[in-house]
Amino acid sequence: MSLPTNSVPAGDIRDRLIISLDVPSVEEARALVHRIGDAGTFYKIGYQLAYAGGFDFARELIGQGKKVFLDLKLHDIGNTVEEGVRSIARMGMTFLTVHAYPQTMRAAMAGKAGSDLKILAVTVLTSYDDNDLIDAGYAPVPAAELVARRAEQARDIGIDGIVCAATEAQAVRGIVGRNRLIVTPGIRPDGSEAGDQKRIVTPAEGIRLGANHLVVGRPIVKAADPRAAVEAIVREIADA
Ligand SMILES: O=c1ccn([C@@H]2O[C@H](COP(=O)(O)O)[C@@H](O)[C@H]2O)c(=O)[nH]1
Repeated sequence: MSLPTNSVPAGDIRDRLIISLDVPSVEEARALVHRIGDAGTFYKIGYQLAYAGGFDFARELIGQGKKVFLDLKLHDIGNTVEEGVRSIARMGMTFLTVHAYPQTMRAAMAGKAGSDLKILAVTVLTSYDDNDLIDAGYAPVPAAELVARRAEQARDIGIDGIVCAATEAQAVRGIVGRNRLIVTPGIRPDGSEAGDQKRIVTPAEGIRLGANHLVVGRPIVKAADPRAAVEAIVREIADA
Protein backbone atom coordinates (compact mmCIF):
# COMPACT_ATOMS: atom_id res chain seq x y z
CA MET A 1 0.00 0.00 0.00
CA SER A 2 1.41 3.39 -0.88
CA LEU A 3 1.18 6.52 1.22
CA PRO A 4 -1.22 9.25 0.17
CA THR A 5 0.77 11.95 -1.61
CA ASN A 6 -0.84 14.81 0.31
CA SER A 7 0.33 13.73 3.74
CA VAL A 8 3.56 13.39 5.67
CA PRO A 9 5.07 9.86 5.44
CA ALA A 10 5.13 7.96 8.75
CA GLY A 11 6.42 4.47 7.96
CA ASP A 12 4.09 1.57 7.18
CA ILE A 13 0.56 2.67 6.45
CA ARG A 14 -0.84 0.42 9.18
CA ASP A 15 1.26 2.32 11.71
CA ARG A 16 -0.78 5.40 10.91
CA LEU A 17 -3.69 3.86 12.81
CA ILE A 18 -3.11 3.74 16.56
CA ILE A 19 -5.62 1.45 18.24
CA SER A 20 -6.59 2.64 21.71
CA LEU A 21 -6.74 -0.34 24.07
CA ASP A 22 -9.34 1.20 26.39
CA VAL A 23 -10.40 -2.00 28.16
CA PRO A 24 -10.45 -2.88 31.87
CA SER A 25 -8.03 -5.81 32.02
CA VAL A 26 -4.94 -7.29 30.43
CA GLU A 27 -6.94 -10.42 29.58
CA GLU A 28 -9.39 -8.35 27.52
CA ALA A 29 -6.59 -6.38 25.90
CA ARG A 30 -4.75 -9.59 24.98
CA ALA A 31 -7.92 -11.10 23.49
CA LEU A 32 -8.59 -7.94 21.47
CA VAL A 33 -5.03 -7.80 20.11
CA HIS A 34 -5.33 -11.49 19.22
CA ARG A 35 -8.60 -10.89 17.32
CA ILE A 36 -7.10 -7.96 15.42
CA GLY A 37 -4.00 -10.01 14.56
CA ASP A 38 -1.60 -8.64 11.98
CA ALA A 39 -4.10 -5.95 10.95
CA GLY A 40 -2.99 -3.87 13.95
CA THR A 41 0.61 -2.74 14.41
CA PHE A 42 0.40 0.21 16.81
CA TYR A 43 -1.48 0.24 20.15
CA LYS A 44 -2.19 2.94 22.70
CA ILE A 45 -2.36 2.24 26.41
CA GLY A 46 -4.11 4.90 28.49
CA TYR A 47 -5.27 5.29 32.09
CA GLN A 48 -7.73 2.41 32.15
CA LEU A 49 -5.33 -0.33 31.11
CA ALA A 50 -2.10 1.26 32.39
CA TYR A 51 -3.35 1.08 35.98
CA ALA A 52 -4.65 -2.46 35.51
CA GLY A 53 -1.41 -4.21 34.58
CA GLY A 54 -0.89 -2.33 31.33
CA PHE A 55 2.81 -1.60 31.78
CA ASP A 56 3.73 -5.28 31.72
CA PHE A 57 1.32 -5.79 28.84
CA ALA A 58 3.02 -2.96 26.95
CA ARG A 59 6.31 -4.89 27.26
CA GLU A 60 4.51 -8.01 25.98
CA LEU A 61 3.27 -6.10 22.92
CA ILE A 62 6.71 -4.65 22.24
CA GLY A 63 8.11 -8.20 22.49
CA GLN A 64 5.67 -9.18 19.71
CA GLY A 65 7.01 -6.41 17.49
CA LYS A 66 4.09 -4.02 18.04
CA LYS A 67 4.58 -0.31 18.69
CA VAL A 68 3.17 1.14 21.90
CA PHE A 69 1.98 4.66 22.68
CA LEU A 70 1.78 5.25 26.43
CA ASP A 71 -0.92 7.91 26.85
CA LEU A 72 -0.31 9.08 30.41
CA LYS A 73 -0.68 12.83 29.73
CA LEU A 74 1.90 13.66 32.38
CA HIS A 75 1.77 17.01 34.18
CA ASP A 76 3.64 17.76 37.43
CA ILE A 77 6.56 19.83 38.67
CA GLY A 78 9.49 19.73 36.29
CA ASN A 79 11.74 17.43 38.33
CA THR A 80 8.99 14.83 38.75
CA VAL A 81 8.15 14.87 35.04
CA GLU A 82 11.81 14.64 34.02
CA GLU A 83 12.56 11.68 36.30
CA GLY A 84 9.29 9.94 35.42
CA VAL A 85 10.01 10.27 31.71
CA ARG A 86 13.57 8.99 32.32
CA SER A 87 12.08 5.78 33.77
CA ILE A 88 9.53 5.44 30.95
CA ALA A 89 12.25 6.02 28.33
CA ARG A 90 13.83 2.68 29.38
CA MET A 91 10.63 0.74 28.66
CA GLY A 92 10.82 0.69 24.86
CA MET A 93 7.66 2.72 24.19
CA THR A 94 7.35 4.62 20.91
CA PHE A 95 5.25 7.61 22.09
CA LEU A 96 4.45 9.19 25.46
CA THR A 97 2.06 12.10 26.09
CA VAL A 98 2.48 15.07 28.39
CA HIS A 99 0.24 18.10 28.70
CA ALA A 100 1.42 21.04 26.60
CA TYR A 101 2.56 23.28 29.45
CA PRO A 102 6.00 24.76 28.81
CA GLN A 103 7.64 23.56 32.08
CA THR A 104 6.23 20.08 31.55
CA MET A 105 7.31 19.87 27.92
CA ARG A 106 10.85 21.04 28.70
CA ALA A 107 11.17 18.54 31.54
CA ALA A 108 9.88 15.69 29.38
CA MET A 109 12.35 16.46 26.60
CA ALA A 110 15.19 16.50 29.16
CA GLY A 111 14.03 13.18 30.63
CA LYS A 112 13.91 11.35 27.32
CA ALA A 113 17.38 12.49 26.22
CA GLY A 114 19.41 9.71 24.62
CA SER A 115 16.38 7.44 24.01
CA ASP A 116 14.18 6.81 20.97
CA LEU A 117 11.02 7.74 22.87
CA LYS A 118 8.99 10.49 21.22
CA ILE A 119 7.20 13.03 23.39
CA LEU A 120 3.79 14.20 22.20
CA ALA A 121 2.26 17.35 23.71
CA VAL A 122 -1.51 17.28 24.26
CA THR A 123 -2.77 20.76 23.33
CA VAL A 124 -6.53 20.87 24.05
CA LEU A 125 -8.37 17.61 24.68
CA THR A 126 -10.67 16.60 21.84
CA SER A 127 -13.57 16.27 24.30
CA TYR A 128 -13.37 20.04 24.94
CA ASP A 129 -15.14 22.76 23.02
CA ASP A 130 -14.97 26.52 23.59
CA ASN A 131 -17.52 26.36 26.44
CA ASP A 132 -15.58 23.62 28.24
CA LEU A 133 -12.52 25.89 28.22
CA ILE A 134 -14.55 28.65 29.89
CA ASP A 135 -15.81 26.07 32.41
CA ALA A 136 -12.20 25.12 33.12
CA GLY A 137 -11.36 28.72 34.00
CA TYR A 138 -9.88 30.00 30.77
CA ALA A 139 -10.79 33.50 29.62
CA PRO A 140 -13.00 33.06 26.53
CA VAL A 141 -10.63 31.66 23.93
CA PRO A 142 -11.57 29.45 20.97
CA ALA A 143 -10.11 25.95 21.36
CA ALA A 144 -8.41 26.34 17.97
CA GLU A 145 -6.61 29.48 19.18
CA LEU A 146 -5.34 27.78 22.34
CA VAL A 147 -4.21 24.78 20.30
CA ALA A 148 -2.23 27.11 18.01
CA ARG A 149 -0.61 28.92 20.96
CA ARG A 150 0.41 25.64 22.58
CA ALA A 151 1.68 24.26 19.27
CA GLU A 152 3.93 27.32 18.91
CA GLN A 153 5.31 26.79 22.41
CA ALA A 154 5.80 23.08 21.77
CA ARG A 155 7.67 23.83 18.52
CA ASP A 156 9.92 26.37 20.26
CA ILE A 157 10.78 23.79 22.94
CA GLY A 158 11.57 21.22 20.25
CA ILE A 159 8.85 18.70 21.13
CA ASP A 160 8.57 15.62 18.88
CA GLY A 161 4.86 15.83 18.17
CA ILE A 162 1.49 17.36 18.89
CA VAL A 163 -1.83 15.81 19.90
CA CYS A 164 -4.78 17.85 18.69
CA ALA A 165 -8.11 17.38 16.98
CA ALA A 166 -7.79 16.85 13.24
CA THR A 167 -9.96 19.94 12.83
CA GLU A 168 -6.83 21.90 13.85
CA ALA A 169 -4.25 19.73 12.07
CA GLN A 170 -3.77 22.00 9.04
CA ALA A 171 -3.16 25.06 11.20
CA VAL A 172 -0.84 23.08 13.48
CA ARG A 173 1.12 21.77 10.48
CA GLY A 174 1.66 25.37 9.40
CA ILE A 175 3.11 26.10 12.85
CA VAL A 176 5.23 23.01 13.53
CA GLY A 177 6.39 22.22 9.99
CA ARG A 178 6.78 18.85 8.28
CA ASN A 179 9.22 17.24 10.69
CA ARG A 180 7.05 17.08 13.78
CA LEU A 181 4.32 14.51 14.25
CA ILE A 182 0.63 15.34 14.42
CA VAL A 183 -1.43 12.68 16.19
CA THR A 184 -5.20 13.08 16.23
CA PRO A 185 -7.78 11.37 18.45
CA GLY A 186 -11.45 12.29 18.03
CA ILE A 187 -11.69 10.13 14.91
CA ARG A 188 -15.07 8.70 14.02
CA PRO A 189 -15.77 6.57 10.94
CA ASP A 190 -19.08 7.52 9.30
CA GLY A 191 -22.01 6.18 11.31
CA SER A 192 -20.15 5.67 14.61
CA GLU A 193 -21.19 7.44 17.79
CA ALA A 194 -19.27 10.54 18.88
CA GLY A 195 -19.60 9.64 22.58
CA ASP A 196 -17.84 12.33 24.64
CA GLN A 197 -15.70 13.54 21.72
CA LYS A 198 -16.59 17.05 20.52
CA ARG A 199 -14.06 17.93 17.77
CA ILE A 200 -14.38 14.91 15.48
CA VAL A 201 -13.64 13.99 11.85
CA THR A 202 -13.62 10.76 9.82
CA PRO A 203 -10.39 8.80 9.25
CA ALA A 204 -10.14 9.99 5.62
CA GLU A 205 -10.61 13.61 6.67
CA GLY A 206 -8.02 13.24 9.42
CA ILE A 207 -5.41 12.06 6.92
CA ARG A 208 -6.36 14.69 4.34
CA LEU A 209 -6.04 17.39 7.00
CA GLY A 210 -2.44 16.32 7.61
CA ALA A 211 -2.41 13.93 10.59
CA ASN A 212 0.49 11.47 10.67
CA HIS A 213 -1.35 9.10 13.01
CA LEU A 214 -5.03 8.64 13.89
CA VAL A 215 -6.04 7.37 17.34
CA VAL A 216 -9.20 5.26 17.38
CA GLY A 217 -10.67 3.53 20.43
CA ARG A 218 -14.36 2.78 20.84
CA PRO A 219 -15.22 2.41 17.12
CA ILE A 220 -12.79 -0.56 17.13
CA VAL A 221 -12.96 -1.83 20.72
CA LYS A 222 -16.76 -1.97 20.72
CA ALA A 223 -17.14 -3.25 17.15
CA ALA A 224 -18.70 -6.68 16.64
CA ASP A 225 -15.69 -7.49 14.45
CA PRO A 226 -12.71 -5.37 15.60
CA ARG A 227 -10.41 -6.71 12.89
CA ALA A 228 -12.88 -5.71 10.18
CA ALA A 229 -13.21 -2.27 11.79
CA VAL A 230 -9.41 -1.88 11.70
CA GLU A 231 -9.22 -3.00 8.08
CA ALA A 232 -11.96 -0.54 7.07
CA ILE A 233 -10.06 2.35 8.68
CA VAL A 234 -6.74 1.30 7.13
CA ARG A 235 -8.46 1.21 3.71
CA GLU A 236 -9.84 4.70 4.36
CA ILE A 237 -6.35 5.91 5.27
CA ALA A 238 -4.87 4.36 2.12
CA ASP A 239 -7.54 5.89 -0.11
CA ALA A 240 -7.54 9.36 1.49
O1 LIG B 1 -7.21 15.03 23.19
C1 LIG B 1 -7.25 13.79 23.38
C2 LIG B 1 -6.17 13.09 23.89
C3 LIG B 1 -6.27 11.73 24.06
N1 LIG B 1 -7.40 11.07 23.75
C4 LIG B 1 -7.44 9.60 23.97
O2 LIG B 1 -7.65 8.95 22.72
C5 LIG B 1 -8.58 7.87 22.87
C6 LIG B 1 -9.77 8.10 21.99
O3 LIG B 1 -10.70 7.09 22.18
P1 LIG B 1 -12.10 7.04 21.39
O4 LIG B 1 -12.79 5.87 22.02
O5 LIG B 1 -11.77 6.84 19.95
O6 LIG B 1 -12.82 8.32 21.65
C7 LIG B 1 -8.91 7.78 24.37
O7 LIG B 1 -8.06 6.81 24.94
C8 LIG B 1 -8.54 9.14 24.91
O8 LIG B 1 -8.04 9.09 26.24
C9 LIG B 1 -8.47 11.76 23.26
O9 LIG B 1 -9.53 11.19 22.96
N2 LIG B 1 -8.36 13.10 23.08
